[in-house]
Amino acid sequence: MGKHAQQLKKRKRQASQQNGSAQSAKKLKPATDHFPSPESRSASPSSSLISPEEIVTTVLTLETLCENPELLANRDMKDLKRATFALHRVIAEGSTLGSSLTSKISTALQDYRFTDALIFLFEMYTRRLPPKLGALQRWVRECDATSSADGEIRDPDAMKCLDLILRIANTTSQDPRSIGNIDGGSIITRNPVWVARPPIDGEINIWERMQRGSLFDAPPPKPYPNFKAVHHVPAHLRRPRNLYPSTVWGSSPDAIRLTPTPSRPRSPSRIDVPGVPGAFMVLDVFTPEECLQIVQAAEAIGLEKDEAAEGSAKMKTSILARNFVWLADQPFLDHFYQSILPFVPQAAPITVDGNGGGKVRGINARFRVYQYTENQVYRPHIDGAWPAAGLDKETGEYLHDSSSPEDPLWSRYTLLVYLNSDIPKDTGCTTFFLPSERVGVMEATSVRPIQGAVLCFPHGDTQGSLLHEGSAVGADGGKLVIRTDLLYEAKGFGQFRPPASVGVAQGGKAEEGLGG
Ligand SMILES: O=C(O)CCC(=O)C(=O)O
Ligand SMILES: [Fe+2]
Repeated sequence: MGKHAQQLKKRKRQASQQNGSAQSAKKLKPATDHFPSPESRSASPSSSLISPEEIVTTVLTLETLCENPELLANRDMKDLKRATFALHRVIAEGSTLGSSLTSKISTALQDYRFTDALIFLFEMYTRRLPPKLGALQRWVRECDATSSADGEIRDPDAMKCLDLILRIANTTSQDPRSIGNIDGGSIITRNPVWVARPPIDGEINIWERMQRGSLFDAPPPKPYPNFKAVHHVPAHLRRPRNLYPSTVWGSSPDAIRLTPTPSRPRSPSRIDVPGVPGAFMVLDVFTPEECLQIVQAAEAIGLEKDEAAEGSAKMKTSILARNFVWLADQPFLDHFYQSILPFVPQAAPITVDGNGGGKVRGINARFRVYQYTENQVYRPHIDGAWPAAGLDKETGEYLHDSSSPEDPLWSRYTLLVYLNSDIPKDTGCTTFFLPSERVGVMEATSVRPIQGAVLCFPHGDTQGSLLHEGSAVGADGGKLVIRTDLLYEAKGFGQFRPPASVGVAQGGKAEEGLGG
């Protein structure tokens, strides 16, 4: 018998003697059984929930794991790791400290009391209390820290809050001893706009064609071929409420003709965004002709407006981009997925609480095509995770989550497909915000859209998911982009289901039809 097994026996014996109950010693449950028997619960003098034997077993199990950490790699340890993480959090929070701080921060931000919010945020930061994704997304929204096309910062205090929120989200990688003063001075340092490659021959100036009225060679047929409405939500039924309805348009194979190989001169290649951990671009996924066809379909069928009807989402709303929600057909999805598959993470990252690790499985068919015009912004936000949308195989009904309960899929990465790059210089970028070396100062890295390229970055989890904005588009400009998600197996790792609060991530963009 091993050292720990002997110790375990001895301590159990002691515990049951202390307890004065020979009876309960016989009823000891194995360490793997999470639920104590009612008898052993009531037998405990110290707690009505946990018996001394259970405490002993738990302590020994944890000690054994500390001495043999390689055992933690075993899949069987998943629940235990998750429970241990939760316990660690509760201990660190000192019972309800974390949750009360969370609500204080939320209220202060809602009331625009940024100085108060900074004090609470600072406390959360120094105590290394990690917030939940939903809280993080709400706070970022409340900060409303949009900068304008010329880079001017609207509210410096909101920016300082945002900086601390980012640091809190990264608590595991931060050393609280390095905290300096939150003083004045510059709040954002901007890196030069990152351009994966200069413009190449053959790009199609889609925005220019739209402005000139020459997007189509001939008037588009009505109804537009190979697309049909598969889901419609009237404005008053949208949550959060919206002033406009939302329709999902399903495509049939060949709706977007894939350009034959000879006119696809380059094969896709990956390039990492410097200074933005986890973000990378895959170039040449779609040809300019394919991008054009997508915009033609969206424009012919009609991009819908999007405006929140109520609540703080309305008060702080950006001018929201018009959008076309497209449920892509399988051949198109397959082509997209095969093009990026060699470059994307093959497994979802495993987080400290044991979530993740599932295999990459596909692309969310629910594409959100956005059109931004002059000065339109998608305010700084953190994207939530989404399930795999699709049609019910038997009834044809649109399903927000179409994967089977036995094989659930959830997203872990955002995919942004840039459909045009004729955007006024250095505007309309996707801009990432990261904590810099100095507290109170964020580092902004803007990525210039490149036609046919796909930007990919982690989302949906507080560790590693990136704060970003769709930056303002310059004078007379326009940007067209598709947002969708990369899906991973979620079985056995908990579903990456965002908390209910995530549904208000961005004006109206985060609900049934749109992003966030
Ligand atoms: O348009 C962009 O550059 C960003 C869009 C975005 O962040 C989103 O759709 O979630
Ligand atoms: Fe986003």
